Amino acid sequence: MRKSHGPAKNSGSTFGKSKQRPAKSQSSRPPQKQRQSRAASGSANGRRGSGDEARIIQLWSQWQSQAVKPPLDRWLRGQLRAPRQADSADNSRTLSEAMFSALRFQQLACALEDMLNERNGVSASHAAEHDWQSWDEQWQPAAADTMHPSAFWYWIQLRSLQPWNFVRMVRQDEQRAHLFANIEHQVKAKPLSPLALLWHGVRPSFLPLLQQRAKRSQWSDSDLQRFLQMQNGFPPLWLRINDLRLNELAADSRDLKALQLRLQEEGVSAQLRDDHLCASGGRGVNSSELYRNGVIEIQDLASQQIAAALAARPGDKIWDACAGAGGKTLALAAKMNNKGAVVATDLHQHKLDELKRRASRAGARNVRTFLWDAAAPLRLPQEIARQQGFDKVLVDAPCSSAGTWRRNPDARWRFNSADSNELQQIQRNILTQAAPAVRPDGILVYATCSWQVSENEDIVSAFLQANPAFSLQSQQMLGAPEDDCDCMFVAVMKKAGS
Ligand SMILES: C[S@@+](CC[C@H](N)C(=O)[O-])C[C@H]1O[C@@H](n2cnc3c(N)ncnc32)[C@H](O)[C@@H]1O
Repeated sequence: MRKSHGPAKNSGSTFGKSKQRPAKSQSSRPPQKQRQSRAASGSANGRRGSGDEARIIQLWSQWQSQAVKPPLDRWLRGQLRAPRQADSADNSRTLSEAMFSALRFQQLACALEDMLNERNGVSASHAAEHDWQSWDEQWQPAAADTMHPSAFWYWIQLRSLQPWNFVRMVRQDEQRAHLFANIEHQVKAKPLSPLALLWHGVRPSFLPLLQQRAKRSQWSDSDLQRFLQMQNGFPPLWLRINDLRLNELAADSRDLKALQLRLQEEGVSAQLRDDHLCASGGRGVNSSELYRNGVIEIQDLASQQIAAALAARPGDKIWDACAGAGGKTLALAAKMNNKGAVVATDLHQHKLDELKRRASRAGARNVRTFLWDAAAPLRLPQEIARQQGFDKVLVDAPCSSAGTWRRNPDARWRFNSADSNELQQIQRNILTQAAPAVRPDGILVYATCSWQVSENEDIVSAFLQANPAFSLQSQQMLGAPEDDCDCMFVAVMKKAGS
């Protein structure tokens, strides 16, 4: 079990009073009265954005006090739209960016503060050589709360390179700025060290797992560096064009350029990249007419590639065993032109309910949903039993979601090795229970949104050993670091003929 780094004697709470602080930086923290009036004046000192320090400190502390943390974006939507909060759109955007940055770099902020105070056995001069993996084993997110908010937000702002005005109370801190530059220099000298992981907001203890992935996928050092750098920000929001609804548009409005322009007219920052539509920030996609009419779906590029691995055709009988809210189900149905059947199952009814809503919006009429909990093989519907099973089965297994931690940075701090073992057991079980439903000569596809070898290649190879009727056709990582999207895994296996 992880232990918190407790408040140190020379803790962040003495921020601004440290004997080591040069006299000049004392003045960087204006007196309370002055700070309040600056915060109240919004865009004082000419900076863009108008989030104020009290609001961000309040938001962060509310977030930290959540016992069970929902995805940050969903939580923020609720907080920033609360009727009593007077956050302007501009403010909300700044606050939201700051919260995401804080989640990404909270561990780095703790490490920097430890180095500043030479506590927990770390010092800045030997930062690159320090055993950050052991330090990480002892760290937990609550450690960020032992630091003075001014110090915390100073580090977050420095690392994020953002001109947020709410940290103006600490915008001059020579001692911290000097330490920061020193560490950045050490990271540049050793870009694949545990310190570099910390720098990119990735737990140093993940280094051996990432190295294992790099070796397995033949990622070069620069691929791995790119992967780490990608963790510092969001991927674009990728959009999929739904063929089932596209024909409802006038013929001259169907090509990608026309769709992009139409989205832009509705205020969506739509771009065309490598023959795919995406939106940066995702603002407005959900309320655009094209989305509401089911012409476009939000689906990450790597997830679209997983669905494509099934090569769905009209007339196919497909089982999407872990369908969730139907991201891949709908992509499969779109390729089938409402001919054939997609059976979508999941452990949770509420997800299937959402899937049904989405299927109706998308015009997918060949999707049927059932609850299934993988305790036993699925009872095949009659028409499927008649042909000895499904043509294609997709197991999009529950996983650590490590490949999506870029868009959901909180998850990287919650994941631990006990979870990992439990997940692998679930993955093995679901795959084993799904396999009998594949017809002879049929296809079984296993997918996760994780880059961890233990959740991917290891699961597939154990399955193949125990199920000699299946042979591996292909397995690969999709997306990051090659593409600017999530990082996912897909394996295609074929069942022998009878
Ligand atoms: C990676 S998510 C699926 C995402 C979905 N395929 C999509 O594209 O949006 C994994 C899903 O597996 C479901 N699941 C977890 N344990 C399960 C079990 N024992 N039996 C069936 N489904 C399960 C979860 O509820 C979750 O929706």
